[in-house]
Amino acid sequence: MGIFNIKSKDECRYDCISLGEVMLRFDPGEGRIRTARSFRVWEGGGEYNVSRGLRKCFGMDTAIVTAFADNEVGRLIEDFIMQGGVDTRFIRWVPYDGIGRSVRNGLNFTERGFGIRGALGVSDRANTAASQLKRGDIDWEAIFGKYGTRWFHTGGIFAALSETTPEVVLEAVRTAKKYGTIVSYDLNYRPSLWKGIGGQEKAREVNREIARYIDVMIGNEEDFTACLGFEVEGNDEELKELNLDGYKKMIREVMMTYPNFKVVATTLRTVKTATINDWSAICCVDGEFYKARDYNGLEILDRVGGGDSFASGLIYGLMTTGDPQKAVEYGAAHGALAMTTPGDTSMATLREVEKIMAGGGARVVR
Ligand SMILES: O=C(O)C(=O)C[C@H](O)[C@H](O)CO
Repeated sequence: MGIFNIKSKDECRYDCISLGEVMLRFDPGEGRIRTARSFRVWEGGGEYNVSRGLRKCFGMDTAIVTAFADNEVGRLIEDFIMQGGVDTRFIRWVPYDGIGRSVRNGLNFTERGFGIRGALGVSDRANTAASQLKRGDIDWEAIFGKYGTRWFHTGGIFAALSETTPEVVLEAVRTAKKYGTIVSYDLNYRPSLWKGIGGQEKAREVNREIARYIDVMIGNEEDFTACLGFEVEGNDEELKELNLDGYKKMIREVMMTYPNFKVVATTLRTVKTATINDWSAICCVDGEFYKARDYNGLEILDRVGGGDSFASGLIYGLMTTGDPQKAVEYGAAHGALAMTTPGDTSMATLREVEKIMAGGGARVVR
C-alpha cells in the first residue's frame, strides 16, 4: 500500500471534486485597476482552480460544488467553468432578486504587479451565493455515495466566507471520510475575509477543527502560522530569505499535532520582486522530506493561482504515482508554469510540466 488507499476509478464517477467559491476575475492586463479602461475577464477561485488544473492539464474527471445567483454574471462564470471542462452539475443556482440585495456573485479585481509594484487584489464578494451556503444545502451523500469521488479538495478561502461555510466544509469532509475519499485542504489565509468575522483567532479556531479530517494539508509559508498557530523559528518578517530548516521543524510539529495528516506540503516562495521569485516546494510524508527542484529567479507574469496549480500537480502526482518526490515535482513545475500565463488557472500541458520537471529549458519549439 502507498501513502493512502485511494479508491479506484471504476468505483467513482470523479477523480476530484472541489468545494469553493468561483468569482469573476477582472484583469487590467499590464495596467492598474484604478486607471483601467478595459478588463479581460476570467473565472477563478482557490479551491476551484485545483479541479480546473486537474481537468485541463492533467486530464482527470473533476467537478465543482459551489453556488451562484442565477443572473447573467453567474451564467458567464458557468460558461468559463464549462470551457475548462469541470463538471457543473453540483452548482446550486439561487434565484436573483434583480439588484443583488440578498444574493450576488463575487467579483475579483486583480492586478499582476510588476517589479517593485506587488500584485494587488480587490474583491467585491460579500453576500455571494457561495458565502450563503449552509449545512443541509448540498446533498453530500449523493456526491460521495451515489456518484463517488476519489479525492475531495477544499480550503480556507471557502471556510472564511461566512459564519455558515465552515459548517458546510465539516459536513463535506465528514461524509468524504465515511466513503473513503481522500481529502485535501489548502489553508490559503486571506486576512480580508477573516477581518469582519473574528480575525486570526477565529481563523485558527475554524481551521483547527477542520484539520482533524484532512489527509493532505497544503499551505504556503505563512498559512500554517496564521491558520493553525504554528510558528516558524528564525523567519524574518518579510520572508526575504528561505528558512528551510525552520519550515521542516514546523512541519514535523504540525504532523505530530495532527497525526491524520498523511502529507503536508508547502510552497517555498521568496519574493525578490513581483516579477522575480525564487520558487520551490517541499512535502513531508512519514517524517521524510521531499523537496522539488529549485526554480531560482523564476520570471512571473501573473502569480495568482500559482499555489493552486502547485496543489493540482501535487494531487495528480500523489494519485498517479504514489511517489512523494514525483508529486512535489509535478506540483512545483505546474505552479511555475501557471505563473507564466495570465489568469488564475494554468494553460500548461502535461507534456510541458514533465519537460520542466526533467530540467527542460525554454528553447523555441517549432
Ligand atoms: O483570494 C481569493 O479569495 C480567491 O479565491 C481568488 C483567487 O482565485 C485565489 O486567491 C487564487 O488562489
